Amino acid sequence: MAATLESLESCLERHIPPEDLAEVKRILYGGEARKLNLPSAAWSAAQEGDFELQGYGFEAAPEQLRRPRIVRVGLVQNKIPLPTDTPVAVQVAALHRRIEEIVAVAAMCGVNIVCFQEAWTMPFAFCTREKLPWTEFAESAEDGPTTKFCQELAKKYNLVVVSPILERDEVHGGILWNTAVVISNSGAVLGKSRKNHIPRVGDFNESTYYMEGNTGHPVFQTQFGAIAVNICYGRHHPLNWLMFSMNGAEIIFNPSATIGTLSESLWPIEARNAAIANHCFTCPINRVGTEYYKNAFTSGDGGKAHHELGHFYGSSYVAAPDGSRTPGLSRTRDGLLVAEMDLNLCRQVGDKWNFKMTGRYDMYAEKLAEAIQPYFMPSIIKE
Ligand SMILES: NC(=O)NCCC(=O)O
Repeated sequence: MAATLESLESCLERHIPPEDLAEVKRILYGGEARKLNLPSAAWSAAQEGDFELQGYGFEAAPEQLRRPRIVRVGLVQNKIPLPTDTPVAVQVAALHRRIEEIVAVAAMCGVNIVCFQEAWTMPFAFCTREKLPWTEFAESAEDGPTTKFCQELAKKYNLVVVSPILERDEVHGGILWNTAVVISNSGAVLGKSRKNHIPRVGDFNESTYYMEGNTGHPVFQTQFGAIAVNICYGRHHPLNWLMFSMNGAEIIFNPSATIGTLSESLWPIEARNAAIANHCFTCPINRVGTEYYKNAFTSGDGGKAHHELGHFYGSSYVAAPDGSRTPGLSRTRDGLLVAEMDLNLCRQVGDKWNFKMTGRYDMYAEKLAEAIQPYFMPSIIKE
């Protein structure tokens, strides 16, 4: 919960005796991740820009018939650079500048696909339940200023951009959605994926603003692999991950906004488990810092009104289908995590563990179809 612990990994490095550390990492993380050799210009730019840079690689076995399919992803986590009562356009512009700076470093590191945190162009103001000014951050997914900004980045650096924003859908009465826009490295908008599961927990009052998404589980075939986006709270729903995987996702990004008191002990488990269960790579990303609001709001729990939601603990990481994972980024600092992966690992692990083959989906499809009926009777055997 406290914002003072830099990261779990730095704590382990400090306190586990060196002779035990490798074994501890094998048990906790599936081994010591290979460190990437990133260009020195990238390290100095990150230092100058005051953000953390980490790079790790995952291995796959060589195959006879398929060439390795190496791809580098970049996960970006950041604080909001300006106070929440700064004019909307100024806040958005400052976030664009910050991301531009970090993406430039991602490009130096050879990143092919970059993903930002949930609702990255704004404070995570849904805790307030106020409409203005927060709804003013919403933009068109197809041709809003943020999508145009990301198209420029995509073309300039030849990378795919996953841009999670608050979407205003003008075609359907100007309603709002929580949406990830996927922009191809050609600069074209490939499509969008809307958040399927909306939290109703603690101060995450998001259903005040938008409904459950209606885009299903789209997978985007990019030049660098088949990718999908499972937005934040969808992380807690194994079937949501499963459906992206059913549609062929090899990498599932999970742009998030979540706080220590609520979810920090779940964070290392859920996306990693999804990578294992679905034979794919998963990339959970969380924002950083504590965001203050001028008007106090309550949590509906009898407690005092307050001005902040809690500490967003960062800790973005990448998990592989074999269950191994990278260390997390910092709990307190902006950061860029670069992960190199050979997508051949997805099928190799699938062939080893056979979860798709042994999944018995027909049985579950039939039973779930029964269980959602209003007069369903649970099958309980009693004495
Ligand atoms: N943004 C969001 O869905 N947060 C909900 C909290 C959580 O899933 O940990």
